[in-house]
Amino acid sequence: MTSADQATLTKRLLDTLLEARIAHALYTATKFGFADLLASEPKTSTELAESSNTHAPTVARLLRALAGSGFFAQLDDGRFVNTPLSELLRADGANSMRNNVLFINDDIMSQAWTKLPGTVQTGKPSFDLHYGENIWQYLWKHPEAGAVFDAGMTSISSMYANAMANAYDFEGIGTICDVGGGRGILLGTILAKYPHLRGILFDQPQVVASVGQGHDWAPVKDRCQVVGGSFFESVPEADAYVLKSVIHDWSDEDAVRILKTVHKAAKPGQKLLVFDAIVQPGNAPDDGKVLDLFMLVMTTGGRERTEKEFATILNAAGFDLVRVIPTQSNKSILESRRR
Ligand SMILES: C[S@@+](CC[C@H](N)C(=O)[O-])C[C@H]1O[C@@H](n2cnc3c(N)ncnc32)[C@H](O)[C@@H]1O
Repeated sequence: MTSADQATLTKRLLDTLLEARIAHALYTATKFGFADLLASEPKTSTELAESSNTHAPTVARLLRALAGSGFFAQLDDGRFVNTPLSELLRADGANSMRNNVLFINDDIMSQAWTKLPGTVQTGKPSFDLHYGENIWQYLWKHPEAGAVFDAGMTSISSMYANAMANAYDFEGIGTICDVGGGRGILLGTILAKYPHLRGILFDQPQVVASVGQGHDWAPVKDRCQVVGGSFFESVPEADAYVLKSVIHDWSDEDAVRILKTVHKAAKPGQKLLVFDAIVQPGNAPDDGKVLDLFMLVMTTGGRERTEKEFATILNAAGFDLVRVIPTQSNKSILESRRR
């Protein structure tokens, strides 16, 4: 290897380490709402600090570092402005990713990631190692953390909802139940595209209590029933079922339990659509493999799966995988039918 090759590799490694710190700086800038404060005009770090109860010289250093990655920019006179990237951090901006950034890097999630070495040693989930209980128990007991999670999921899913609604033809379906549907972003997007369709949003009672927050629910509200409960016990009857980013939260055993509950409510021949990442073979960059680490850290036994692994758990619960439909996102639609 030449010394130039060696230098390139070393830089690549250092860049990866620095990116992780930039992600933390991004979280911090988002937490203090700097993108919102810069929505209408450029501001000095002193003005930003006064409005956010922060330390002006440190704000300047934080935003200067982020500007190097395209978030915010510093003008020649020293004031800061938004860039198209930092606009995404605004609470009120179109396609706001604010809640996504706050969710992925917040203290609760970050603490769990510190236990990844323990997870690699023992196979036990990092979240459980750190908090002594699983994520769903924790979020239930800490409603503020639950609200950050639900808002974060809504924000993440807003990136995918259109891609998914566009990738599948819901025309022949009368009523669709979104099982573990969070605050309803995906179901709302599908119902908005298909005016004939009726929906049932099903999730835990404390989650469906804030249905519609963070997205445009009003236009579809009258066509959707909202039901609270546990998908380990029962789910409502519908003509077809959707499970988005749910199966990946659970071990094979628990995933089969959830799918069996759906099987019990469904009739033979009815459709079940699972929206999840599919882990690809080979060494090419694969969001699914990185999301799989999130599942390892956050969930008790959750994992991203290959198509074959999905076919196996679907089959064990009484569903036949019919086809896999790619979407313009890192999730695919696995269409299956109840036997
Ligand atoms: C990763 S989130 C996905 C939310 C939504 N489908 C989306 O993609 O935006 C998983 C969802 O499963 C729900 N969930 C967890 N345990 C549940 C249970 N026992 N019964 C019903 N829903 C549950 C959570 O409340 C959460 O909304």
